[in-house]
Amino acid sequence: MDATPILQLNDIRLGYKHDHRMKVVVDGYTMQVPAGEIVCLLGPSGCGKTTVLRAIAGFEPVYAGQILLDGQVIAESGRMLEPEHRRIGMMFQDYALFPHLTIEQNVAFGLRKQSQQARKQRVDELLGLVRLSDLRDRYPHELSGGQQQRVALIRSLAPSPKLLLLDEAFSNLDTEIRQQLVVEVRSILKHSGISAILVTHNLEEAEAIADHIGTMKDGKLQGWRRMDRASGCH
Ligand SMILES: Nc1ncnc2c1ncn2[C@@H]1O[C@H](COP(=O)(O)OP(=O)(O)OP(=O)(O)O)[C@@H](O)[C@H]1O
Repeated sequence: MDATPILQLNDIRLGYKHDHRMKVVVDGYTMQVPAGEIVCLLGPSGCGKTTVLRAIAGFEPVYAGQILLDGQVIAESGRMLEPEHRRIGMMFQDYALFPHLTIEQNVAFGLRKQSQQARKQRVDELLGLVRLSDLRDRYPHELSGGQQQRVALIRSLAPSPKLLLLDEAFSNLDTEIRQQLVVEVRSILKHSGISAILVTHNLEEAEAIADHIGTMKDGKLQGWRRMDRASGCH
């Protein structure tokens, strides 16, 4: 990985404190995400994948080492930048769309500070990207699982994050829809130049979406594989 990194994890330690005792989950963990590239963390249940993503998002503290986003330190021991100030988007397995808001309102949610016109333009563009413009006035329960996941994706992309985190984002979907959506998400991320980290236990999914696959075991990175993609496959 030799391009300029959008994200750097330098020798970080993560864990959980209970009753003043610390359970270390990840230690001496170092990785980089090159700008515009998609990295996948693959590994068995309990190896620490979600903990790493949660620390990058700002939901778990870093007990040693540093996390840098676009060259700026966003977390180190005793210091964390709030999640809402990190410009990191997130998309998780359970969609987490707001049930009482329409599709359009869900997508616009992170754009409240923008003018009405700018917001409308961005929402129109994103709905068009995933071909859901006709369903803008529906509520989440009126959409299929695959459609809901597309809405969750564009909602997380709406504020133009520097990095998108996807935690088992496709696990709830049928195989066929999952395969289609993975290809579509890769194309959207590449088209918008957004870097991403995806966590999964599914090798096929990792190979379909990632530029680099990191294999994790017991809180450690075992190694990296660069996917060889012919040009035009993006
Ligand atoms: N809030 C918590 N308190 C204590 N231990 C936790 C907590 N959350 C996770 N752990 C432990 O940390 C370890 C890593 O969990 P993590 O969820 O990061 O793994 P994972 O690789 O994402 O697993 P999965 O694929 O099942 O989601 C596990 O041993 C887990 O039991």
